[in-house]
Amino acid sequence: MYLNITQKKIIKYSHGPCLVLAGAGSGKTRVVISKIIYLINVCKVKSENIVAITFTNKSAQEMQLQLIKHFKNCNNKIKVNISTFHSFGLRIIKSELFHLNLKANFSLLNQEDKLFLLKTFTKSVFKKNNDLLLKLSSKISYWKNKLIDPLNAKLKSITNLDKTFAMYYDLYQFHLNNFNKLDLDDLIFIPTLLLKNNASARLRWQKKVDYLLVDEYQDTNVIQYNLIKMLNPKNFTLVGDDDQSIYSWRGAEPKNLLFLKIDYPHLKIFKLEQNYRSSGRILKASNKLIANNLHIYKKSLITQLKYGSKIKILQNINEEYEAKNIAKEIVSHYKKFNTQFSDYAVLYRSNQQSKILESIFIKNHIPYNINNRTQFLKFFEIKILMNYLKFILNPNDNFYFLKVINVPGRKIGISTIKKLKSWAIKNNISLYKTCYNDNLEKILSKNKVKSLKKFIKWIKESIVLSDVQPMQIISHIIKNINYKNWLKESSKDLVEFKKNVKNISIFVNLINELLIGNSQHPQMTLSEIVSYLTLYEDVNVNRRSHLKGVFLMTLHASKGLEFPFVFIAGLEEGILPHYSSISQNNIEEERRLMYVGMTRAKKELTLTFANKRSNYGLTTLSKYSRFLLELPQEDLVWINQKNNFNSNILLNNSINRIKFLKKMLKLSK
Ligand SMILES: Nc1ncnc2c1ncn2[C@@H]1O[C@H](COP(=O)(O)OP(=O)(O)OP(=O)(O)O)[C@@H](O)[C@H]1O
Repeated sequence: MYLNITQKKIIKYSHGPCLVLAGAGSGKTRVVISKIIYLINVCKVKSENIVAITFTNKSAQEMQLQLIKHFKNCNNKIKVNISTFHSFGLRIIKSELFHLNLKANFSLLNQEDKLFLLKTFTKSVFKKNNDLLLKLSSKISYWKNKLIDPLNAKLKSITNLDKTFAMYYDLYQFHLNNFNKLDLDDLIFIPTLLLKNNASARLRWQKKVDYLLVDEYQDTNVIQYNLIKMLNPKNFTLVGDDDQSIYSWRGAEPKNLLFLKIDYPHLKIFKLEQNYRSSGRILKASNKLIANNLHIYKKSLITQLKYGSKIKILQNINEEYEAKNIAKEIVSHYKKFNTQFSDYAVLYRSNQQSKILESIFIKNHIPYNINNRTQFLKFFEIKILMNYLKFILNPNDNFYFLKVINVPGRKIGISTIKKLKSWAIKNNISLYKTCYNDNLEKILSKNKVKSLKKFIKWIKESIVLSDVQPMQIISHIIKNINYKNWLKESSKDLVEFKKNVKNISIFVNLINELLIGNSQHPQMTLSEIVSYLTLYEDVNVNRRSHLKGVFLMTLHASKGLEFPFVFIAGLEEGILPHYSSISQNNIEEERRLMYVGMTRAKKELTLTFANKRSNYGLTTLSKYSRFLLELPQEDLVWINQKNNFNSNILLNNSINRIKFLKKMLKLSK
C-alpha cells in the first residue's frame, strides 16, 4: 500500500496518544489498517491486544477483510478486535456476566421492541400519543448516554414531564433487569458503568488493550468518550474529521476533539490534508461550502487530481421530473462513456425521497441497489422468526413469549393470557414457567391447558435443539409452526408469498453462514448471531462489490464510501438543510452532511432540486437550498438557470409568490 510522508509518520508514531485530523478522502482507512499491520509486524504488539473501533459494522467488516488478506500467509492467527462501540461493549458484557448479575442467555431489545415495551407500560397514561412515547424512548436513551441511572434521573428531573419519564425509566429498567434483557444503549452504558465502578474489572480490561484505534472519532458521544477513558490506553490513535460529524442527534460531540488535548497534554496531532478521491473542482467546491462552518482545528485539503468538469445543478418542475432527469442523465452518461451502473450513486437526505426514484428507475429498467433502513431484517416474515429465536434463547422473557404465543394462532385469547399473567405475577415466575404448573386447570379450560402444554413441550425441544444442532433450528421452527402455510394464507397474493419464501431461505442461509463463519465473520454461536442481527438490523445481505446497479442511499449511509459519479437530490430549503435543523438552528450539521455527500464523488457531481414537492399528499413550492449559493458559482453549470432564478426570486415575497403560483398553475394545465 503506497503511503505519503504524513501517513508514514502517523503509522510509525506508536508510543503515546495520537490524534489524526483527516480530511475527506485523505486515506483514513488506509492509515488505520497500515498502522495495525505495523503494530503487529514491527512493534510486535499481540494482535489480540489491539482494539480498533469503527462507527459502522460495514467498515469494521471491510477492515477485517483487508487484514485477513494481508496476513493470509501468516502462521499465527491474527485476532485483532475490530468492532463498533456497541459490539465492543457487548464483548465486555459477555465476559463480565458475573459482575453484572446477568445470565448468559440475555436478550437484546431492538429499537422497535423497546417502543413496544414502553407502550405497554404507558398506554393507560399516554393513550395513543405516539409523540410522547417517542420522547420517552429518546429521553431514556439520552439518560443512558449521559451515564444517568433511573435514581439519578428522578433526582435530576425538574419538570413534571421529566419526572413522569424518570418514573417510566425506572419501571422499564426494572423490567429489563427482571427478564435478563438489555437494550441497545445498555451495550455502552453497562460496560462504562462497570469499568467506572469496579476497579478489578477496569484493570482487567486495561490489561487487555495495549493499543487502541478509533476511526470516525468526531462521532463519539460523551459515554463513548468515557468508555475510552476508562480503558486508559497509554498508546492510541484516534482518527477524525470535525467536518464529517453528522450524528449530533445521537449525541455525537465533535467537542471531544478538544477534551482530548486537556485529558492528554502530550497528545501528538497530525493532519492529513491530501485528498486522493475527488477532482480539483469538487474539492474546491466542498472546501468553500464547509468554510462557512466554525472550525475547532484548521485544515486545508488539497488534491493533485485533475480539475475536472463543472458541477451540474439540475432544476426540475417537481420531484417526479427530478427523478426522471436523474434517470435520463445516468442513462445517457452510461451509454456515452460505457460505464457501469454501479459507478453512480444518488444520495438524498431522507429515505422518503427514494420512493419516486425507485419507481422511475423500475419504469426505465435501470438496475439499482437501495440501502435504506427498512432492510431485510425488518421484513415481517423475518421478524417473526427472530422473535422465536429470541424466545427459545431466553424462554423466561415474557415479552417474547407474548410475541410468539399466537403467531401463528394457537387460540390462546386475551382472557387466557390475563389469567396466566396474574398467576405469573402472584408466584413471581415467568409466563413460560407458569405453563408448566400442574394446577393450571383450576383457572383454564382443559383445551387451553392442552394447547399451552403442547406449546411449551415444543419450546423445550427447540431449546435443546438450538444447543446441540443450531443449524437445524430455523428449519425446525418453520416446519413445526407450519409457517409457510400460514404465510400463504396471510399473504395478499402469490407474488408476496413467493417473496416471503425467498426471504426466509435467505435468512436460513444467513444464519447457517454465520454459524459456520466466513471471511467476513468469525464463527458465532446462535446467541451471538441473534445479538449481532439485533444490533445491526440494517445488515446487508448483499456485498457491495457484488452489486451491479446504481446506488440509492441517504447521505448518512454514504459516509465512508466513494463513487465516480454522484447525484445529490432534493437540494431545497426544508430538505437539505432539513426543516428540523433549520428550526433548531443547527445548519452547520446539515452543511457537514452536504459536505460528506459532495466528497463522496470522484469525477463528477450533479446537484438537483425541484420547484414543487408533494409531501403527505400536499404539494408545496420549494426554494432551492442556501448551500447552492455557498458554492463557487464559477464552477457550477445551472441547467434551466433562467427559470430557476426567476422562481426563487419570486418566492421571496408573498405577492410575487401568488403570481408565481398562478404561473405554475398555467404551466401545469
Ligand atoms: N497514499 C495514498 N496514495 C494514493 N491513494 C490513496 C492514498 N491514501 C489513500 N488513498 C486512496 O484515497 C481514497 C480515499 O481513502 P479513504 O477511503 O481511506 O479515505 P477516508 O479518509 O477514509 O475518506 P472519508 O473520510 O472521506 O470517507 C481511496 O480510494 C484510497 O485508496
